[in-house]
This record gives sequence, C-alpha cells and structure tokens, in this order.
Amino acid sequence: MQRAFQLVEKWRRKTQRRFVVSTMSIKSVFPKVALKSEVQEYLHNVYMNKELVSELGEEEAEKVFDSLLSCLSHPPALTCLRASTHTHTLQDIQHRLEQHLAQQQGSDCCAGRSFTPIIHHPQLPDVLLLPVRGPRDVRILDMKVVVGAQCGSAVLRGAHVFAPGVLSAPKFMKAGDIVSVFSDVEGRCTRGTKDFQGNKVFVGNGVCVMNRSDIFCAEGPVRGVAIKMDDALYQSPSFDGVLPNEVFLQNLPSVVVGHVLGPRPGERILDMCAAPGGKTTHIAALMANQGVVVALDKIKSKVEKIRENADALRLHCIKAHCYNSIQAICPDLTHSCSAADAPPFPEESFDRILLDAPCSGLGQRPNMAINYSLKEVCSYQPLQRKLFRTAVQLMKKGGVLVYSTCTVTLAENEEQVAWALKTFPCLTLELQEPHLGSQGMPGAELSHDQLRLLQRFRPEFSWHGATDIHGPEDLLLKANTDTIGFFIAKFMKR
Ligand SMILES: C[S@@+](CC[C@H](N)C(=O)[O-])C[C@H]1O[C@@H](n2cnc3c(N)ncnc32)[C@H](O)[C@@H]1O
Repeated sequence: MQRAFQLVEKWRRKTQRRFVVSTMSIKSVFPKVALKSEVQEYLHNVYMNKELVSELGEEEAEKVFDSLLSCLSHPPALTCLRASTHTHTLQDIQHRLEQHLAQQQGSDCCAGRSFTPIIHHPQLPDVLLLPVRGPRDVRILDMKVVVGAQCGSAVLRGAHVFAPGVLSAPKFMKAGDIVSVFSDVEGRCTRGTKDFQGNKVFVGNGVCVMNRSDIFCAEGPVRGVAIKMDDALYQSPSFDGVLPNEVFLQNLPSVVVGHVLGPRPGERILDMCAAPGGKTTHIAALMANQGVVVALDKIKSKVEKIRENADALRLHCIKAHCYNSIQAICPDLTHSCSAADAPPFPEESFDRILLDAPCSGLGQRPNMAINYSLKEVCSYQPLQRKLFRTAVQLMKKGGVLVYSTCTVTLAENEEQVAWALKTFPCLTLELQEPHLGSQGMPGAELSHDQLRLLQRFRPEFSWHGATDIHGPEDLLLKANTDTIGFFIAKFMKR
C-alpha cells in the first residue's frame, strides 16, 4: 500500500500545477443532486428516522443527509476495474493496462499530465483501482455544447461524448473546435437547439470530432464519439473498448457482491436479474468457468448484452435467457421442466442465487438530477418481494441467497431484510466476507446484531467535497467508502 501511495503522490505532484483554484470554490458551484421535492422529503424522512436520530442526534443526522445529496452528484474517488484473473494474472493485466493507458494518454502527457497510477486493492484480489482527480480548475469557453444528463454523468466518470448524447451545439460548430460541455440536468434542452439558455452544469472541455451537421442532420442514427474530452472537470481515463477481454469496469460494491456470494467451481448458480452481466461474469470467473451460471433478465436486448460480455470474457458456463424471473419456477410438479439450464426450474434447483434487484437506483453516482416521482421510487418494494419469494423457493436447503440493490432507501434494503426474516423462517442472515462497507442503517427495527451482518456502502459518511487523497490509509478508506450507495444482505436456507 505504501508503494501504491508513492505512485499516487508522484501523479498528484505532476498534475498539481493544473489545480490553481482551490477545490472549495469549485465545490460551491457544483450543485447537489436535484430531486423532485416529494422524493427529497421522503428521503429526508428516511435519514431522519427515529432510530437513526436517537443514535446520531438530530444535527448530525441532518449533516449526513446533506452530505448524501452533495456526494451523489459527484463521481466516486477511484475508478474500479475488475480483472479477468481466471485467464490472466493480475500483474499481467495491470502491465497491459499501463501500456494501453500510456498510448491513450501519450499526447496528454506531453501537455503536462502524467499517467494515472494503477493500484491493487489489498482485500479484493481481482480489483485494480485508478484515482480520479477533481473537481479541477477548467476554464469555461465561449462555444458551448449541451449533452443529456446521462451523458454528462458518463463524462464525469471519464467517458468521451458520443453523438447520440449531444442535445445542443453552436450553429457553425465543426470538427477541431474546442468546446465547453454542459449537462442538461433538468432534461429541458431539445435536441438540435443552437444556444440553450436553461439550467446546465459544466462538466469539462473537449475537441469536436464531428461537425454540428454530422450530429443533427445525418440520415440514419448517428454513432461514435462526437467530442473527445481532453480537459474534463474530473480527470479519469476513458475505458471505452480498453482490453475488453481482460477488464470489466464495475463499481467496487458490485465486485464485493460476487465475493460475498462465494460461488465455487462446479456449482449451479442463478442470477435472477442479470443484465448486462457485470455480476454474472464475475460469478462465472470466480467459478473458474466450471459449473453453470443461469442468467435471466426480462429484457431481450439486455440479454444479448449478457451474452456479448460472457463471450468477450470467454466465460462459457453462462447460460443467458430472456425470462421473467418471478415466473421461473415450474408451475406443476408433475409437469417436467424444459431443459436443465433453461427456465422454468423445479424448486430447490440452485446452490446459490443472486438477486441483484431492480431498484430505484438512488445510490448511483454521479447523478446530478433524479427525475423519479415518489410513486416510482415506491414501486420497487413489491416487485423485489415477488422476486425474493421465487428466489427462496429455487434455492436448495443449505443454499445461499444474496440480495443487493444500488439504492439508499430503507424500504428496498433493511425493510426487505426484516420482511424476509419474518416471512421465511427457513432463512438466516449470514456473515459477509469481505465486509468493506458500513453496517445496515437503523430504521427497520432490526437488532444491532442483524445490522452488523448487513453491508451498506454509505459514501455520505466520508464525503468532504473533493477527491484528494491524503496518505495510504486514506487511499484505501476512499476506495472502500467513496463509492456508489449500495446494499448487500446474505441469507442461508436451513
Ligand atoms: C440492477 S439491474 C441488474 C444489474 C446486473 N446484475 C449487473 O450486475 O450487471 C436489474 C435488472 O433486472 C431486470 N429485471 C427487472 N425485472 C425483472 C424480472 N421480473 N425478471 C428478470 N429480470 C428483471 C432489469 O431488466 C435489469 O436489467
């Protein structure tokens, strides 16, 4: 870890001169996540619930909630790459990645930047981390391009701007122009606008690869990079198409899920909500490609993505199907089920099941604006329970079920655990290994012992407004805490 920090320090010193304005001044202009007022009030009540307030005190609980809104609009401090250690060694992949980034960043280095250091995660043997630097001092230019909020968030995590994401561009914009890119956080900008005057957030500067007419006047759908972001507010390498057979860009808590599930070679595993296959491919890799991983998703186009990712990572034990997982149990015991690896399945068919549930996604970062209504946010709990019921029936006795979400509500997390333990006496809550996040959040009447068995990634706890790293311990702390908001529960069936 000491050597890792030396690398980060070297990189920081080399990039230092670009940080002429203190992060405090930029922080003040970078807004908190914008939520519908009904959703903000709902979340505020969650974070000010009686159990939590009696533990933290009202003032501290308010501060934590404020930090949550603030950190959600900013990207995590480190980029996490899962390495395909079933086909290559971690050192090998790191070396190839360094070579690739050296090529990608070659011209930037000449312009005064240095290569981003790549660090091994000390507790996750298949994870490589790259520190993100920002918010940086980047001057806003006269030519302004506006992109959709999703595209703006991707730029904050190191992506270039792809043509479909562009909403507004100046009248005479042409390839080679240097432009400032803004995110349309309120979703008000109409595609094809020339000069959008509404509320927008600056995400960095880039060089146009396409003319305005290429983006808006093409006959068919436009594809490809429209603006190459070479001076982004948050500096992080672009991983689009980088070593697709060896690395997978994945949030750190999602990698933790695979390890917590603990699949072993030869087992039968079900991933109930699998697309695009980030966790499915991790599970198959941990099984050294031996056994079966059945991956279900109800959206056909997304199932194709699972297959593409499985092929790219050479994971042949994955069997992907388009299916509604709620109905994945054979309806009739006398009726024989189709094929062993295709749904529906007889009860108690699987050694381990992952339910990475569809959820309100309020923990995703960066997210500058969430347009969900309260009704939408509240719609997930019943759906998750239906999926959970099926999961319990499909797991073998002695089998393991991992339930996870990337949201921060109690209703989709701790309340689901309380409901599951009451509804299914055959389930026990299990210790998670590794446990890198915080424990569960009080508010669902779970005991302290039960909360300790849960794992919640709570970026609001360590949020200080900037991604600066101060020492090796801080580097590791940030890697494990300055993540997306995420929840994991592990159950066993007696
Ligand atoms: C959180 S995402 C899964 C992410 C995925 N586990 C990964 O790591 O790449 C939830 C997925 O659940 C799928 N889904 C929603 N309802 C479903 C259902 N009833 N049956 C199967 N899949 C469903 C959605 O299409 C979506 O792809």
